[in-house]
Amino acid sequence: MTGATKIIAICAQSIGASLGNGLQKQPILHNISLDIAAGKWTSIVGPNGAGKSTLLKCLAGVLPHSGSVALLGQPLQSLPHRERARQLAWLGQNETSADDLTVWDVAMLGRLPHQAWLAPPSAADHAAVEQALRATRAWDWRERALGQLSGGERQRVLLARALAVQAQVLLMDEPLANLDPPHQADWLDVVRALVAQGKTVVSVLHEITMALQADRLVVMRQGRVTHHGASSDASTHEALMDVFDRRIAVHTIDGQWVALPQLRREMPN
Ligand SMILES: Nc1ncnc2c1ncn2[C@@H]1O[C@H](COP(=O)(O)OP(=O)(O)OP(=O)(O)O)[C@@H](O)[C@H]1O
Repeated sequence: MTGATKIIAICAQSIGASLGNGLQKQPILHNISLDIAAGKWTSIVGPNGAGKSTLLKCLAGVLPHSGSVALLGQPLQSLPHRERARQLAWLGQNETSADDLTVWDVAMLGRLPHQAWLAPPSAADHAAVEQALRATRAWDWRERALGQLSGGERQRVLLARALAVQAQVLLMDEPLANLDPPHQADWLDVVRALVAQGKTVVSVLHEITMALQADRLVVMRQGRVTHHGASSDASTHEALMDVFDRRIAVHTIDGQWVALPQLRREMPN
């Protein structure tokens, strides 16, 4: 056999999911099979309503679906909850958290899967929380209540909670929501550091230029994956422009891939 064997962090097979109630129930994901490479950053992109968040929830095991998901070689359903929570950290979209908790306590929630029932946090828990709050530049607010923070500040604390888990795999849905450009760049540094440590990151991103910094892109439209490939591949760029109906174009600027919106030539009257 030639070449290195690709290690798979998440293996999804024939995923289907429906949302809504009763007669309103609609099929959202259609027969998606996907291997997420370990030790890489994969971004899921596509137009609004394509099913990106729904797919991420299925990969995290937080939404009922047909088909199967394996995490690091083990079927997700067969993993005890604590074990799963140690191996897979989740940062959801528009998360509601207890606003009265301090920033420190919110980040400490990420350590719950490591703690014995009613046991106080260990030195390792304290160290992990401090490291996470410093990495997201939220350390200075550690005694403030979450409810006193702005949207972007809050998002950084929720990222710290996900980092504090010290999981092998991190799934993040719109992690850049509310972050200003310097803090988006900080997030990029955090992700690159995680990948350098061999961790796997999967993110749903609307900022296509940021998504193009990932190792791999999963491109979706109408509940299906239309393409999965290296973010530097011309075929990936084609797939990307295609799902956005050629309303974006991918260029290189200073050796970096960027996606720019294509403005309509005719102005509406
Ligand atoms: N609770 C729900 N009940 C019914 N339909 C839903 C529900 N949640 C989402 N949907 C529908 O499922 C489809 C996929 O939604 P999803 O949030 O996964 O898309 P997305 O690609 O993440 O979108 P966006 O880019 O707008 O965040 C959409 O058409 C949405 O309207």
